[in-house]
Amino acid sequence: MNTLSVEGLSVRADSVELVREVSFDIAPGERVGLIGESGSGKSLTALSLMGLLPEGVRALGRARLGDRDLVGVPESRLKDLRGRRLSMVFQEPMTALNPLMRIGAQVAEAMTLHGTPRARARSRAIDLLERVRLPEPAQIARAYPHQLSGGQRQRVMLAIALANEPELLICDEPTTALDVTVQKQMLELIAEVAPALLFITHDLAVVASLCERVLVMYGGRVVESGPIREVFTRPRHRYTEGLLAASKLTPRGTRLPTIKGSVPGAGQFPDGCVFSNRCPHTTPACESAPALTGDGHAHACWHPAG
Ligand SMILES: Nc1ncnc2c1ncn2[C@@H]1O[C@H](COP(=O)(O)OP(=O)(O)OP(=O)(O)O)[C@@H](O)[C@H]1O
Repeated sequence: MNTLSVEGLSVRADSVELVREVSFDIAPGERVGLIGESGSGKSLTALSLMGLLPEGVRALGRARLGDRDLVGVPESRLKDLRGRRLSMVFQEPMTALNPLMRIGAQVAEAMTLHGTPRARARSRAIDLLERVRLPEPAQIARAYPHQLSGGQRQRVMLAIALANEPELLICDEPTTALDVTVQKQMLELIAEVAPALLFITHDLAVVASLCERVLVMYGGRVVESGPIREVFTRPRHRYTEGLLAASKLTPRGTRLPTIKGSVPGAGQFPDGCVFSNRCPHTTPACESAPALTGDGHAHACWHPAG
């Protein structure tokens, strides 16, 4: 087992910096939450570790799992690491599963791709379905994705992610689409099986129950990090305070709102303005945003509240 070490990771699309100088470590066995409002760069951070960034978006900086580089290496090398040394579970299993292929064959394929002989992969697939607590695993193995419930499909994705016994599991809101009871069972399972975990969510309660440490992202940066108890009881960043306040008011799973306040490097917001990184740049206030942030970074901008 190896430590994931991320140092000065940035993600760019053309000249726009979407993730800026993110650094963190995850030791073997550690469970780390990554929270932040929509658009703050959580998914791009995860995808850059997996080498799965969309076309036209590239990662810079350093990320290593043990002695293996994850950023700036050829796709052929990443293909070998992905699904073997590190795996990812996404929010929507239906888009990740092949609708025309039986479940058992899909779990087995994750292993044959990395060199496991077919017969062994087939029998291990049943063991894995059992490990993620699917009832009647042999029957599930013969089913097609549409014959399973959302919660069952997400367990299949977890089985696929675990198939080659990775050192790190990355989960990007894997339970958001599930109902509360199913969500709870899935989280317990993830906590039990993850060798080391980076867990992306909007839900502070989930982070608090699952993780030992948390990273808070805002406007593409990690603005705060530390042990859960420390960050949640003594938040140092204004945005984290906002997240905590919002979590008491908003129902589970809802998107966290933008907050009034300041953004690192940009000083205080003008009165009556909020910060948003999904702003369409239609108001006069927004047009002056690059000047306000002082670095020509038009991705994040101000706009009048309301
Ligand atoms: N292919 C792309 N090209 C340009 N910009 C992109 C691309 N993909 C994402 N972005 C932008 O990068 C920013 C960060 O996106 P990311 O998906 O990492 O956010 P997130 O924190 O995961 O949000 P959510 O919680 O909604 O999934 C967003 O402003 C998004 O619009």
